[in-house]
Amino acid sequence: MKDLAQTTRLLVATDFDGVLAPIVSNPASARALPESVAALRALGDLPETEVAIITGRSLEVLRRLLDPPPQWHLVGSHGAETSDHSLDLDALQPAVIKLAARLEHLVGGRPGVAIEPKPTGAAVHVRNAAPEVAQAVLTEVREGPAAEPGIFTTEGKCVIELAVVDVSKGAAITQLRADLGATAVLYVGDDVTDEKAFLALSEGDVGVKVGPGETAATVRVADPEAVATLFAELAALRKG
Ligand SMILES: O=P(O)(O)OC[C@H]1O[C@H](O[C@H]2O[C@H](CO)[C@@H](O)[C@H](O)[C@H]2O)[C@H](O)[C@@H](O)[C@@H]1O
Repeated sequence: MKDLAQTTRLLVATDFDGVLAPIVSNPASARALPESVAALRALGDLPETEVAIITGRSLEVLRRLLDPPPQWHLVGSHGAETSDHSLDLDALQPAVIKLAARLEHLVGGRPGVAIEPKPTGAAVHVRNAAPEVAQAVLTEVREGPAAEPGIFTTEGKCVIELAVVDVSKGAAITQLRADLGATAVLYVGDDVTDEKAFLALSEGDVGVKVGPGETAATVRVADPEAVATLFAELAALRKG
């Protein structure tokens, strides 16, 4: 962490759900820990230090849940939307509408299952479904629309997300590093979707995995509270 703190131009990039915001059963109720937001603000106020949030959430939802300062770089929908430059999402809408209707027809209305619309597709949440319903829904989605050409699937914590574009958090990290001229990157993530971001890191960067599970990250912390501590320590080291 000391080497990272001393790099010439630092990019601090982090996932939202499960990292800044503890996991909750209703996605609309997720909120970032104030301690993490304060530490990220302190980092972002330091010279030659950039902050980025890279999330599966749409940018509209992220802004509503987090209210980030305007100087932070935001990447939403697993990389399809960014606050700096975006894909032409309007052109995708006919395919997105068709996909969302297909998912609604296939699994909509099952007890405990929620479909979250996204600018590039839709996420099917099974966290609040009985285990047998969750398993059946995931299988039907995997073997149905997810298997079709032109559909790109991301699986995460009790969620399967289908999109009409192929994007990843790894590509987002690479793009941000180049755009911002970062000499080192910190990336913090908790889910399988974050593994592509960890794999995009190189020598001198640091990947931090939050919670259990296999990972390509080199550092592990237990939970979002430990993430807040890590950000605060990094801010203090860099300021010093
Ligand atoms: O990339 P992230 O910022 O980690 O976003 C990934 C997905 O997070 C949300 O779902 C997850 O968090 C919910 C709230 O804690 C939880 O209820 C759900 O089971 C998790 O899968 C969000 O709703 C998705 O759109 C994001 O893609």
